[in-house]
Amino acid sequence: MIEIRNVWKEYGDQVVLERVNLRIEDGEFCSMVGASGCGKSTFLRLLLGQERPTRGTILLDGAPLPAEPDAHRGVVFQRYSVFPHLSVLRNVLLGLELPHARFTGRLFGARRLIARDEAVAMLTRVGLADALDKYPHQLSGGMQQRLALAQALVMKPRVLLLDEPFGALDPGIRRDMHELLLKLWHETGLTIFMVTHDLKEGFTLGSRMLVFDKVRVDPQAPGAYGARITYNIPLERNRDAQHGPAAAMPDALAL
Ligand SMILES: Nc1ncnc2c1ncn2[C@@H]1O[C@H](COP(=O)(O)OP(=O)(O)OP(=O)(O)O)[C@@H](O)[C@H]1O
Repeated sequence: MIEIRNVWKEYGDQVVLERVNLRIEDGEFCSMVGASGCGKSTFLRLLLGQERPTRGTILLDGAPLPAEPDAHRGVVFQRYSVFPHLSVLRNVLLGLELPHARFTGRLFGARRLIARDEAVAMLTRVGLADALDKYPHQLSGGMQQRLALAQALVMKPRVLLLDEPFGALDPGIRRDMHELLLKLWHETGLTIFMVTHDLKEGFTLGSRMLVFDKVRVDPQAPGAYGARITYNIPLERNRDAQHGPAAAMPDALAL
């Protein structure tokens, strides 16, 4: 379980997030939406451990979040998550090898074979079994994002953080990626946090929708107030409802 208690994040005199409180059970899929620049990516970086809250606490299973990113939390960004100079297979193997072979970055013998099997199995799950020796520039955008997902998931993270992972993809490819992500989510029971600018994508995919918004705005001092989670909407019950929770959203929600 992830618990966020009264978290604030400030950069200099700019308040980006204020009074964020949240409790998320294992296995939830949280879609996060909000106006551009309101702090969604910052929130993901806090969950990743890449940034520390200015105030407040983030607890993972009751214990403070480790101060640095670790294998418990995988991350996929909109672009550039993969290493361009490594083959598809090496991109996925790297994460498995590095913790055991810090200096060479490579495993040998039986351990390497086991790691290779794991990497190939994961690449097969995301539909890249035929592209093991290709390099990222030889892949389509959708394939690159499949690779980025495989790279994150092979580490068996408990939490997957996705920052607009499908934002750069064509609609048809996006739909394929949605199906793949839902399949992987159901298979693994992962907890997922996904930032999206696409409200429909958020409602279709998530089990919960989190809306970030600034409640207070001072035109004289744009950085004085930060965003909060203004809506926290469970979606399971509502997903198939004809008008769904989207109908309840404020018109002013500019995404
Ligand atoms: N390292 C940093 N140093 C200073 N300011 C930062 C830093 N990171 C983010 N910010 C500021 O924090 C605010 C929130 O940025 P963030 O990228 O989290 O927003 P976002 O909601 O993800 O935006 P978008 O939807 O456009 O991706 C922005 O005003 C940004 O300039």
